[in-house]
Amino acid sequence: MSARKHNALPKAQTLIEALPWLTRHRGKTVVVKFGGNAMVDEELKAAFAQDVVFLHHAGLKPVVVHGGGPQINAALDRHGLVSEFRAGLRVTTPEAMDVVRMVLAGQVQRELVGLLNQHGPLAVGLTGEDARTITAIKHQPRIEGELVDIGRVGEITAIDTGAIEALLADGRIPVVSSIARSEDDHHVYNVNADTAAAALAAALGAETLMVLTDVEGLYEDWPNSDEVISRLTATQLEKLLPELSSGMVPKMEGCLHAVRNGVTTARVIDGRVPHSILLEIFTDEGIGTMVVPDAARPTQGGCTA
Ligand SMILES: Nc1ncnc2c1ncn2[C@@H]1O[C@H](COP(=O)(O)OP(=O)(O)O)[C@@H](O)[C@H]1O
Ligand SMILES: CC(=O)N[C@@H](CCC(=O)OP(=O)(O)O)C(=O)O
Repeated sequence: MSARKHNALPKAQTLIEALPWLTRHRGKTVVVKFGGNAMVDEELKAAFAQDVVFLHHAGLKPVVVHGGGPQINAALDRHGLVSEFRAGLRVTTPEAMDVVRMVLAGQVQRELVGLLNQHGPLAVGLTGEDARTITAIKHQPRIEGELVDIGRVGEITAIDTGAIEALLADGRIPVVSSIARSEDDHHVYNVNADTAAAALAAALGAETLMVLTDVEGLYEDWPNSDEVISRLTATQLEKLLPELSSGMVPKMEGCLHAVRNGVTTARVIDGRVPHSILLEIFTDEGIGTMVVPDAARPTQGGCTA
Protein backbone atom coordinates (compact mmCIF):
# COMPACT_ATOMS: atom_id res chain seq x y z
CA MET A 1 0.00 0.00 0.00
CA SER A 2 2.69 2.52 1.02
CA ALA A 3 4.80 1.57 -2.06
CA ARG A 4 1.79 2.28 -4.28
CA LYS A 5 1.35 5.68 -2.66
CA HIS A 6 4.99 6.44 -3.18
CA ASN A 7 4.84 5.51 -6.90
CA ALA A 8 1.94 7.86 -7.44
CA LEU A 9 3.70 10.84 -5.86
CA PRO A 10 5.21 12.27 -9.10
CA LYS A 11 1.75 12.16 -10.65
CA ALA A 12 0.31 14.09 -7.71
CA GLN A 13 3.16 16.59 -7.93
CA THR A 14 2.50 17.16 -11.64
CA LEU A 15 -1.15 17.82 -10.93
CA ILE A 16 -0.32 20.18 -8.07
CA GLU A 17 2.18 22.09 -10.23
CA ALA A 18 -0.65 22.73 -12.66
CA LEU A 19 -2.95 24.04 -9.93
CA PRO A 20 -2.04 27.78 -10.11
CA TRP A 21 -2.43 27.69 -13.90
CA LEU A 22 -5.75 25.89 -13.66
CA THR A 23 -6.99 28.35 -11.03
CA ARG A 24 -6.09 31.31 -13.22
CA HIS A 25 -7.51 29.92 -16.45
CA ARG A 26 -10.70 28.30 -15.16
CA GLY A 27 -13.72 29.53 -17.10
CA LYS A 28 -11.57 31.15 -19.80
CA THR A 29 -12.21 30.56 -23.50
CA VAL A 30 -9.42 29.05 -25.58
CA VAL A 31 -9.77 28.92 -29.36
CA VAL A 32 -7.70 26.06 -30.77
CA LYS A 33 -7.05 25.97 -34.51
CA PHE A 34 -6.14 22.53 -35.77
CA GLY A 35 -4.40 22.80 -39.16
CA GLY A 36 -4.93 20.31 -41.94
CA ASN A 37 -1.21 19.60 -42.11
CA ALA A 38 -1.06 18.68 -38.43
CA MET A 39 -4.07 16.43 -38.93
CA VAL A 40 -2.57 13.70 -41.05
CA ASP A 41 -1.60 11.23 -38.31
CA GLU A 42 -4.21 9.14 -36.47
CA GLU A 43 -2.35 9.08 -33.14
CA LEU A 44 -1.81 12.84 -33.23
CA LYS A 45 -5.49 13.41 -33.88
CA ALA A 46 -6.44 11.18 -30.93
CA ALA A 47 -3.92 13.01 -28.68
CA PHE A 48 -5.32 16.35 -29.86
CA ALA A 49 -8.83 15.24 -28.87
CA GLN A 50 -7.57 14.12 -25.44
CA ASP A 51 -5.89 17.48 -24.84
CA VAL A 52 -9.02 19.42 -25.79
CA VAL A 53 -11.18 17.23 -23.54
CA PHE A 54 -8.63 17.69 -20.75
CA LEU A 55 -8.92 21.49 -21.05
CA HIS A 56 -12.70 21.13 -20.96
CA HIS A 57 -12.65 18.97 -17.83
CA ALA A 58 -10.12 21.35 -16.24
CA GLY A 59 -12.79 24.07 -16.42
CA LEU A 60 -11.64 25.95 -19.52
CA LYS A 61 -13.90 26.51 -22.52
CA PRO A 62 -12.16 25.19 -25.62
CA VAL A 63 -13.54 26.06 -29.06
CA VAL A 64 -12.03 24.11 -31.96
CA VAL A 65 -11.68 25.65 -35.42
CA HIS A 66 -10.28 23.25 -37.98
CA GLY A 67 -8.58 23.52 -41.35
CA GLY A 68 -8.26 20.85 -43.99
CA GLY A 69 -6.06 22.16 -46.80
CA PRO A 70 -4.44 18.78 -47.66
CA GLN A 71 -7.77 16.96 -47.37
CA ILE A 72 -9.38 19.51 -49.76
CA ASN A 73 -6.46 19.12 -52.19
CA ALA A 74 -6.97 15.34 -52.25
CA ALA A 75 -10.73 15.63 -52.80
CA LEU A 76 -10.37 18.24 -55.57
CA ASP A 77 -7.86 15.92 -57.19
CA ARG A 78 -10.34 13.06 -57.07
CA HIS A 79 -12.93 15.31 -58.72
CA GLY A 80 -10.44 16.28 -61.43
CA LEU A 81 -10.37 19.90 -60.21
CA VAL A 82 -7.09 21.83 -59.94
CA SER A 83 -5.84 23.40 -56.70
CA GLU A 84 -4.39 26.85 -57.18
CA PHE A 85 -3.40 29.31 -54.45
CA ARG A 86 -3.09 33.07 -54.86
CA ALA A 87 -1.96 35.34 -52.04
CA GLY A 88 -2.00 32.22 -49.82
CA LEU A 89 -5.70 31.57 -50.52
CA ARG A 90 -7.32 28.81 -52.56
CA VAL A 91 -8.85 29.96 -55.84
CA THR A 92 -12.35 28.59 -55.25
CA THR A 93 -14.69 28.15 -58.21
CA PRO A 94 -18.37 27.38 -57.43
CA GLU A 95 -17.65 23.66 -58.18
CA ALA A 96 -14.59 23.72 -55.92
CA MET A 97 -16.69 25.41 -53.20
CA ASP A 98 -19.03 22.39 -53.16
CA VAL A 99 -16.01 20.15 -52.58
CA VAL A 100 -14.51 22.46 -49.91
CA ARG A 101 -17.79 22.50 -48.00
CA MET A 102 -18.22 18.75 -48.32
CA VAL A 103 -14.69 18.05 -47.07
CA LEU A 104 -14.64 20.57 -44.21
CA ALA A 105 -18.18 20.12 -42.88
CA GLY A 106 -18.82 16.53 -43.97
CA GLN A 107 -15.46 14.89 -43.44
CA VAL A 108 -12.88 16.74 -41.33
CA GLN A 109 -15.33 18.27 -38.87
CA ARG A 110 -17.23 14.97 -38.49
CA GLU A 111 -14.01 13.15 -37.76
CA LEU A 112 -12.95 15.60 -35.04
CA VAL A 113 -16.42 15.54 -33.49
CA GLY A 114 -16.22 11.74 -33.45
CA LEU A 115 -12.80 11.72 -31.79
CA LEU A 116 -13.84 14.22 -29.12
CA ASN A 117 -17.08 12.36 -28.44
CA GLN A 118 -15.18 9.18 -27.63
CA HIS A 119 -14.69 10.92 -24.28
CA GLY A 120 -18.34 11.83 -23.69
CA PRO A 121 -21.23 13.70 -25.32
CA LEU A 122 -19.18 16.86 -25.68
CA ALA A 123 -18.51 18.02 -29.21
CA VAL A 124 -21.03 19.69 -31.50
CA GLY A 125 -19.99 20.59 -35.04
CA LEU A 126 -21.13 23.66 -36.90
CA THR A 127 -19.99 25.75 -39.83
CA GLY A 128 -19.90 29.53 -40.01
CA GLU A 129 -23.21 29.26 -41.87
CA ASP A 130 -25.02 27.95 -38.79
CA ALA A 131 -26.89 30.64 -36.86
CA ARG A 132 -24.94 33.18 -38.96
CA THR A 133 -21.84 32.51 -36.91
CA ILE A 134 -19.59 33.83 -39.69
CA THR A 135 -20.79 36.29 -42.34
CA ALA A 136 -18.52 37.19 -45.23
CA ILE A 137 -18.33 39.12 -48.46
CA LYS A 138 -16.40 38.16 -51.55
CA HIS A 139 -12.71 38.71 -50.92
CA GLN A 140 -10.68 40.28 -53.68
CA PRO A 141 -7.00 40.38 -52.82
CA ARG A 142 -4.71 42.95 -54.36
CA ILE A 143 -1.81 41.27 -56.12
CA GLU A 144 0.87 43.56 -57.53
CA GLY A 145 -1.54 46.45 -57.28
CA GLU A 146 -4.39 44.73 -59.15
CA LEU A 147 -7.63 43.44 -57.60
CA VAL A 148 -7.79 39.74 -58.40
CA ASP A 149 -10.88 37.51 -58.60
CA ILE A 150 -10.21 34.28 -56.71
CA GLY A 151 -13.82 33.08 -56.73
CA ARG A 152 -15.75 32.06 -53.65
CA VAL A 153 -13.20 33.16 -51.06
CA GLY A 154 -14.75 35.09 -48.21
CA GLU A 155 -13.63 38.05 -46.18
CA ILE A 156 -15.25 38.05 -42.75
CA THR A 157 -17.59 40.99 -42.13
CA ALA A 158 -19.38 39.84 -38.98
CA ILE A 159 -19.26 37.18 -36.28
CA ASP A 160 -22.28 36.16 -34.26
CA THR A 161 -21.03 34.26 -31.22
CA GLY A 162 -24.54 33.35 -29.99
CA ALA A 163 -24.58 29.70 -31.05
CA ILE A 164 -21.04 29.05 -29.82
CA GLU A 165 -21.71 30.72 -26.47
CA ALA A 166 -24.91 28.70 -26.04
CA LEU A 167 -22.97 25.49 -26.67
CA LEU A 168 -20.24 26.54 -24.21
CA ALA A 169 -22.87 27.41 -21.60
CA ASP A 170 -24.31 23.93 -22.13
CA GLY A 171 -20.92 22.35 -21.40
CA ARG A 172 -20.19 21.41 -25.04
CA ILE A 173 -17.12 21.78 -27.20
CA PRO A 174 -17.98 23.62 -30.44
CA VAL A 175 -16.08 22.42 -33.52
CA VAL A 176 -16.26 25.05 -36.26
CA SER A 177 -15.62 24.71 -40.01
CA SER A 178 -14.38 27.86 -41.72
CA ILE A 179 -17.23 28.36 -44.15
CA ALA A 180 -19.33 31.53 -44.25
CA ARG A 181 -22.50 32.79 -45.88
CA SER A 182 -22.83 36.19 -47.49
CA GLU A 183 -25.79 38.41 -46.65
CA ASP A 184 -25.39 40.20 -50.01
CA ASP A 185 -25.41 37.45 -52.63
CA HIS A 186 -26.28 34.57 -50.26
CA HIS A 187 -23.44 32.47 -51.63
CA VAL A 188 -21.36 30.21 -49.44
CA TYR A 189 -17.73 31.29 -49.09
CA ASN A 190 -14.45 29.55 -48.31
CA VAL A 191 -12.61 31.29 -45.46
CA ASN A 192 -9.04 30.52 -44.44
CA ALA A 193 -9.25 28.59 -41.17
CA ASP A 194 -6.54 30.64 -39.41
CA THR A 195 -8.41 33.83 -40.24
CA ALA A 196 -11.70 32.34 -39.01
CA ALA A 197 -10.10 31.11 -35.76
CA ALA A 198 -8.59 34.52 -35.06
CA ALA A 199 -11.84 36.36 -35.77
CA LEU A 200 -13.75 33.97 -33.51
CA ALA A 201 -11.15 34.30 -30.73
CA ALA A 202 -11.48 38.09 -30.83
CA ALA A 203 -15.29 38.05 -30.99
CA LEU A 204 -15.55 35.54 -28.13
CA GLY A 205 -13.17 37.56 -25.98
CA ALA A 206 -11.02 34.44 -25.74
CA GLU A 207 -8.04 34.47 -23.47
CA THR A 208 -5.88 32.44 -25.85
CA LEU A 209 -5.71 31.61 -29.54
CA MET A 210 -3.68 28.46 -30.08
CA VAL A 211 -2.76 27.60 -33.66
CA LEU A 212 -1.45 24.08 -34.23
CA THR A 213 0.55 23.64 -37.41
CA ASP A 214 3.25 21.50 -39.03
CA VAL A 215 6.29 23.56 -38.01
CA GLU A 216 7.77 24.34 -34.57
CA GLY A 217 6.54 27.92 -34.63
CA LEU A 218 7.47 31.06 -36.52
CA TYR A 219 11.00 30.63 -37.85
CA GLU A 220 13.13 33.75 -37.72
CA ASP A 221 14.76 33.16 -41.08
CA TRP A 222 12.65 30.56 -42.89
CA PRO A 223 13.62 28.44 -44.83
CA ASN A 224 17.32 29.05 -44.08
CA SER A 225 17.31 28.37 -40.35
CA ASP A 226 15.12 26.59 -37.82
CA GLU A 227 15.56 29.22 -35.12
CA VAL A 228 12.08 29.71 -33.65
CA ILE A 229 10.98 33.14 -32.42
CA SER A 230 9.64 32.29 -28.98
CA ARG A 231 7.92 35.56 -28.12
CA LEU A 232 7.05 38.76 -29.93
CA THR A 233 4.82 41.76 -29.39
CA ALA A 234 2.10 42.91 -31.77
CA THR A 235 4.29 45.75 -33.09
CA GLN A 236 7.26 43.42 -33.62
CA LEU A 237 5.01 41.01 -35.51
CA GLU A 238 3.49 43.79 -37.61
CA LYS A 239 6.97 44.75 -38.81
CA LEU A 240 7.71 41.12 -39.73
CA LEU A 241 4.48 40.50 -41.68
CA PRO A 242 5.66 41.77 -45.10
CA GLU A 243 8.56 39.28 -44.99
CA LEU A 244 6.38 36.23 -44.35
CA SER A 245 5.26 33.78 -47.00
CA SER A 246 2.61 31.15 -47.80
CA GLY A 247 0.68 29.56 -44.93
CA MET A 248 2.39 31.72 -42.28
CA VAL A 249 0.76 34.88 -43.64
CA PRO A 250 -2.87 34.21 -42.59
CA LYS A 251 -1.62 32.54 -39.39
CA MET A 252 0.44 35.50 -38.19
CA GLU A 253 -2.07 38.07 -39.49
CA GLY A 254 -4.64 36.16 -37.43
CA CYS A 255 -2.46 36.23 -34.32
CA LEU A 256 -1.98 39.98 -34.76
CA HIS A 257 -5.71 40.55 -35.21
CA ALA A 258 -6.43 38.47 -32.09
CA VAL A 259 -4.01 40.25 -29.72
CA ARG A 260 -5.02 43.67 -31.09
CA ASN A 261 -8.64 42.81 -30.31
CA GLY A 262 -8.53 41.68 -26.73
CA VAL A 263 -7.03 38.18 -26.85
CA THR A 264 -4.29 37.93 -24.20
CA THR A 265 -1.94 35.59 -26.08
CA ALA A 266 -1.84 34.00 -29.52
CA ARG A 267 0.43 30.98 -29.90
CA VAL A 268 1.65 29.06 -32.91
CA ILE A 269 2.68 25.58 -31.85
CA ASP A 270 3.89 22.36 -33.43
CA GLY A 271 0.90 20.09 -33.97
CA ARG A 272 3.24 17.23 -34.97
CA VAL A 273 4.28 16.86 -31.33
CA PRO A 274 1.89 14.58 -29.42
CA HIS A 275 -0.06 16.48 -26.75
CA SER A 276 1.35 19.79 -27.97
CA ILE A 277 -1.52 21.71 -26.33
CA LEU A 278 -0.77 20.35 -22.86
CA LEU A 279 2.96 20.76 -23.41
CA GLU A 280 2.47 24.39 -24.34
CA ILE A 281 0.40 24.99 -21.26
CA PHE A 282 2.34 23.00 -18.72
CA THR A 283 5.94 23.73 -19.64
CA ASP A 284 7.45 26.96 -18.35
CA GLU A 285 9.03 28.11 -21.57
CA GLY A 286 6.21 27.05 -23.93
CA ILE A 287 7.02 25.17 -27.12
CA GLY A 288 6.26 27.51 -30.00
CA THR A 289 5.82 31.19 -30.80
CA MET A 290 3.81 33.42 -28.51
CA VAL A 291 2.40 36.78 -29.64
CA VAL A 292 1.36 39.26 -26.95
CA PRO A 293 -0.25 42.70 -27.06
CA ASP A 294 2.20 45.61 -26.94
CA ALA A 295 1.50 46.64 -23.38
CA ALA A 296 1.80 43.11 -22.00
CA ARG A 297 4.28 42.52 -19.24
CA PRO A 298 6.79 39.73 -19.99
CA THR A 299 5.15 36.35 -19.52
CA GLN A 300 6.27 32.81 -19.84
CA GLY A 301 4.63 30.26 -22.09
CA GLY A 302 3.73 27.62 -19.61
CA CYS A 303 2.18 27.05 -16.20
CA THR A 304 3.27 30.39 -14.85
CA ALA A 305 1.63 32.37 -17.67
N1 LIG B 1 8.64 32.06 -41.19
C1 LIG B 1 8.06 30.86 -41.27
N2 LIG B 1 8.13 30.03 -40.22
C2 LIG B 1 7.55 28.80 -40.27
N3 LIG B 1 6.88 28.34 -41.35
C3 LIG B 1 6.77 29.12 -42.45
C4 LIG B 1 7.35 30.42 -42.45
N4 LIG B 1 7.08 30.98 -43.64
C5 LIG B 1 6.36 30.08 -44.33
N5 LIG B 1 6.16 28.96 -43.65
C6 LIG B 1 5.37 27.81 -44.13
O1 LIG B 1 4.08 27.85 -43.55
C7 LIG B 1 3.63 26.49 -43.36
C8 LIG B 1 2.46 26.45 -42.36
O2 LIG B 1 1.27 26.91 -42.97
P1 LIG B 1 0.16 25.92 -43.59
O3 LIG B 1 0.84 25.00 -44.54
O4 LIG B 1 -0.95 26.76 -44.10
O5 LIG B 1 -0.24 25.06 -42.33
P2 LIG B 1 -1.65 24.62 -41.69
O6 LIG B 1 -2.22 23.53 -42.54
O7 LIG B 1 -1.26 24.15 -40.33
O8 LIG B 1 -2.55 25.84 -41.64
C9 LIG B 1 4.88 25.79 -42.93
O9 LIG B 1 4.81 24.40 -43.14
C10 LIG B 1 5.96 26.45 -43.78
O10 LIG B 1 6.09 25.71 -44.98
C1 LIG C 1 -9.57 30.42 -48.68
C2 LIG C 1 -8.76 29.23 -48.28
O1 LIG C 1 -7.61 29.10 -48.68
N1 LIG C 1 -9.37 28.32 -47.49
C3 LIG C 1 -8.74 27.12 -47.02
C4 LIG C 1 -9.65 26.52 -45.94
C5 LIG C 1 -9.03 25.38 -45.19
C6 LIG C 1 -7.79 25.78 -44.40
O2 LIG C 1 -7.53 26.94 -44.12
O3 LIG C 1 -7.03 24.69 -44.04
P1 LIG C 1 -5.57 24.71 -43.36
O4 LIG C 1 -5.70 25.38 -42.04
O5 LIG C 1 -5.27 23.26 -43.24
O6 LIG C 1 -4.62 25.44 -44.28
C7 LIG C 1 -8.56 26.09 -48.18
O7 LIG C 1 -9.38 26.03 -49.06
O8 LIG C 1 -7.57 25.35 -48.11
